[in-house]
Amino acid sequence: MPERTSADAAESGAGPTAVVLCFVLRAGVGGPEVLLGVKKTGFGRGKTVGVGGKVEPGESAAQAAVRELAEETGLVTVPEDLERAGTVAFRFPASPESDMDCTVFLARTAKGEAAESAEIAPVWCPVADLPFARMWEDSVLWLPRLLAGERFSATVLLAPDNESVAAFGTEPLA
Ligand SMILES: Nc1[nH]c(=O)nc2c1ncn2[C@H]1C[C@H](O)[C@@H](COP(=O)(O)OP(=O)(O)OP(=O)(O)O)O1
Repeated sequence: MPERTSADAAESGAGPTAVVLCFVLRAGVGGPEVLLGVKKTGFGRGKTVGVGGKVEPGESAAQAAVRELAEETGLVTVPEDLERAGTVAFRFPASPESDMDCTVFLARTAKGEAAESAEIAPVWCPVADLPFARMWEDSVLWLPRLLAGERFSATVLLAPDNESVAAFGTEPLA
């Protein structure tokens, strides 16, 4: 039997797509910085987003985070260096095929220089001054808290415009 991917599952209505986000941290001159990127293609195009994407069949979430970070920015890390900071369930009632279950990782060590790829133009941002006006509207609700050390499983319920937040909640990280 052919292997079903998470994308297949979402498209057939079988459930959310498994995705990851990987936030690399570094010490900047004025304080800690986090690597974000301007998304050039696909879902969320034009927004400033975290680095990440879909978990492929046979991969762990941490392996997907390592792979996406390398593919999108050229930075190299290993699963052992990633901290699983939380999960975010993105729910799009107006387009359920877009539902995603996202595992969020933090990386405090990564080798190389972040470089632009076909998908992302990387940008180091001060953790204390993130560009929320250019990000997904929900990110202000969960990203600063995860970067500050809170650990939780969040659920974001998007409004019918697939952009604004209809509801947000957290529970202890499973
Ligand atoms: N409401 C939301 N807020 C947020 O901050 N990030 C979100 C979000 N909804 C989705 N994401 C992130 C999670 C995931 O890393 C990314 C979408 O996954 P992908 O990069 O795999 O999408 P693409 O359509 O570009 O995929 P490909 O077809 O593989 O290129 O968007």
